[in-house]
Amino acid sequence: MAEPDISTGEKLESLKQVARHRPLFMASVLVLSLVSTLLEGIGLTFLYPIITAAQAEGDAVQNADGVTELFFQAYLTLGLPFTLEFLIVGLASVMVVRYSVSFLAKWLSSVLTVEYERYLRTHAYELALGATVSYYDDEGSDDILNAIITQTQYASGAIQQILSLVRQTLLCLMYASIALVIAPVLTVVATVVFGGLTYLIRHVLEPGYTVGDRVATANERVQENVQAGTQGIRDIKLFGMTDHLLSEFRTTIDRYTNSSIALYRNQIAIRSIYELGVAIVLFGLIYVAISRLALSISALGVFLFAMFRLGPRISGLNSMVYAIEGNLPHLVRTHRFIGRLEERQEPDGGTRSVPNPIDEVEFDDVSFTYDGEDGPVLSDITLRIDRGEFVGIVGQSGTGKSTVVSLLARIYDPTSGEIRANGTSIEEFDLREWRSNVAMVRQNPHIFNDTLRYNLTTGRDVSKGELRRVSEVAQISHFLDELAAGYDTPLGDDGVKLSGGQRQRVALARALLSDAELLILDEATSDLDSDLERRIHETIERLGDDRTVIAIAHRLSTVRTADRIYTVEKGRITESGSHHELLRNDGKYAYLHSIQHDSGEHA
Ligand SMILES: Nc1ncnc2c1ncn2[C@@H]1O[C@H](COP(=O)(O)OP(=O)(O)OP(=O)(O)O)[C@@H](O)[C@H]1O
Repeated sequence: MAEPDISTGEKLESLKQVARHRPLFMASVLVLSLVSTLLEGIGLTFLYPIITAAQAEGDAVQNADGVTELFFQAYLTLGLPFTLEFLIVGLASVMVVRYSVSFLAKWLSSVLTVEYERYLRTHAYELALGATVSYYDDEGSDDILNAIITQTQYASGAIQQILSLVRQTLLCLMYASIALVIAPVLTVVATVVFGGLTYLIRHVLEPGYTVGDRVATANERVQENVQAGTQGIRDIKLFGMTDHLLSEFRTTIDRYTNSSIALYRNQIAIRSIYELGVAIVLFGLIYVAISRLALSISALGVFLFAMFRLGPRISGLNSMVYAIEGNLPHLVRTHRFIGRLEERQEPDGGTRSVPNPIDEVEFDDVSFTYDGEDGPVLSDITLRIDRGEFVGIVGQSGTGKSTVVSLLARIYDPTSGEIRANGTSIEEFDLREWRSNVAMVRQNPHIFNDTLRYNLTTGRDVSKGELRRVSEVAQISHFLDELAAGYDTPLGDDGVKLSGGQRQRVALARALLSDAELLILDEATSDLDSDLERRIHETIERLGDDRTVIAIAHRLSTVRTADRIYTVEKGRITESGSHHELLRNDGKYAYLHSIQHDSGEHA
């Protein structure tokens, strides 16, 4: 999906969201960074007394300037001798604390980053699982996968870089402040030159944000292409789509590579231009400081030291900002993705408990239009199903049969009208509880990349006897012996090791294992031969009066024995009755029956 442009406000909002996630943690990182910066400053000013002491050859306090005097007082208070050796020990101690604190700050920053990545992934996945099916219809699962796996990684990269930027900025400010105290004019001149250089570079190079956005988009396309290639591999081979797919892949990965190279090149260019500028400015400043300013040796030493530490950091700062701009789109996109998911969460439903047993289900004047579609798919559907009945729904392809049962399972909710169970709208029931009462078997069920046992039980504890019973009903026992490890045989990616009919039988057994009162079979046995299908249906019908079965079928023999059959045409129910009544009626059902009969299909 094409992403709209990202505004500065949105970028700031994204950063605020990160800060708000773990405010105390974030504050600790900032405080530690500040402390380490102050300690670096104290370490730097140690140069004053050290140079003074070195020059004074043991008589450090003679000719002492203000800063050295301060150190002298501090040493006196602590009862330490004010000698060169003790000054160096003092400097070393400050540095030990400074780097320990800085280690802590960096460590916590990493923890914060990785933790935020985990939060983003878990939260997004949780929301994705709770999102409505219509969200998936709109978005496509490859975009969702990209957002949860790849985007979040870049997003956390941006956070890591921002925290590092904060640490570096604090250090730069500290060096600049010390330099400002020692040589205000020179520092102002240096700031103006560096500022000018930044302005120039910003206007010559394409903004990191734009390039980063291109990288993010290209990356999404690459992932989509790979997913299409791997998931649809059979059709891709059969329809000779490999070359086309590969050429598309090459184009997108070229775009990704070129944008990434541009991003890295610009980052390196910024660093190099800065390093050059900084080197020239530094030597100019040193020349002026030595030849024109009457600075003491110790002041000059500290000034030069500060400048040498400041120079590379300033150039690093700029390429860091550029890199952040490159990664920020991923953070914003991830937040947008989460926002969209939050808007499209399935309602929990009402608070009412589902009646036990469900004596009747009725559709009262139900119409339905898919999100973003113009016209209704279903219009004025009114039907009633009593407990224990076997009801068939037939009609030509695309007339809305699957949509009817999707509404019953609350995959979607009606646009108008009401579906009721025992007289209560099903929207008033707790959604999970309602769904646990509806077991649906689809024509192309999903088979998990796990064992047969897992695919049947979906991870629940089920007794051996129960497993054997449903396997008999769904005729799984017929092919169980052919599986190398019986119930513990892995079925492969989406059940690749099973035939179409075997997959359907696994899904059927899975549905039968649930205690659902309503069993919906949406072309659930279409891949089986008529004989096997008939035997399965006979067994299901014998299961007892407490299970209501709704079967959608193209092959009319599947619903021949149904208590009642509804014919759907262009989203409307046009007739209903038993097989014989509908044949006598000589309407659509009779017509469908006659063409299947003529073509030799069992009807
Ligand atoms: N998620 C969706 N978004 C938009 N339109 C959809 C969606 N699912 C189905 N449709 C449209 O709704 C109409 C009815 O589809 P439905 O699957 O209910 O028909 P069906 O009678 O079960 O068809 P078939 O017998 O081929 O399975 C079709 O025109 C289809 O294109």
